[in-house]
Amino acid sequence: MVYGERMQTLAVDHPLVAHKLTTLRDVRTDSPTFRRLTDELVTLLAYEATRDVRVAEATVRTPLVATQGVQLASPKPLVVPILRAGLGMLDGMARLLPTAEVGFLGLVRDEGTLQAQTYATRLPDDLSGRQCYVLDPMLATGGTLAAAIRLLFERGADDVTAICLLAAPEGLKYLEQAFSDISEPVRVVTAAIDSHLNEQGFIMPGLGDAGDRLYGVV
Ligand SMILES: O=P(O)(O)OC[C@H]1O[C@H](OP(=O)(O)OP(=O)(O)O)[C@H](O)[C@@H]1O
Ligand SMILES: O=c1cc[nH]c(=O)[nH]1
Ligand SMILES: [Mg+2]
Repeated sequence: MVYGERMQTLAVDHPLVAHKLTTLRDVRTDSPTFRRLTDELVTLLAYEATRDVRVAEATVRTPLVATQGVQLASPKPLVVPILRAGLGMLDGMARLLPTAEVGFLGLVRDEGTLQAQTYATRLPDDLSGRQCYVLDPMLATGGTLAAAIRLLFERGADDVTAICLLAAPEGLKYLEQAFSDISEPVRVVTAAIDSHLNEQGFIMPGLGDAGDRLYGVV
């Protein structure tokens, strides 16, 4: 884990993650395979991203004896996929956190200005005390994720972790600056930190447009 002032970034270093990511990058990988690999990768990343998920002590009775264990604390975490591409990460996350609630955010980046526009918001009004996991495969300029995380903090979230497939150094820096004055932790867990953004704001070497590769060009 690399610790910034407020932001913590983890690039998961695991051969299975690297293997799946390599196939995901491959231009020859078709949509069904891209979706399956995204799903598998998210579950692996989510294992690391949920290391700090809050649990409460619980007593359980085995067939032999009562013993102490833990269960997810209340309120349950909120998972927030960012439409469109983040939707491809929801099932993989829900497999690990099946009791989490799910909110939705729709954002799209203007291809010219690279500014993110919010077109859909379906979240609980009050997120006080909630841990939130934001799902978005690509952290490029960081504008989309910053807008989403800001919205969660405005509603009272006190702990936000973003799970991405790829992050650009420019986007990580942007997020670090955007949340430098916030005392709540912001974490980014990603399969890799790539080299840079090109002039069109695409992550290099990247994997192209994640939404298009999951769902087709619209
Ligand atoms: O870090 P940024 O520079 O803001 O870019 C990242 C965003 O761009 C992509 O979404 P896109 O706008 O293509 O929408 P889509 O998911 O509907 O394809 C991607 O899924 C992120 O949400
Ligand atoms: O490389 C990129 C950058 C933004 N959005 C994508 O889908 N891919
Ligand atoms: Mg897209």
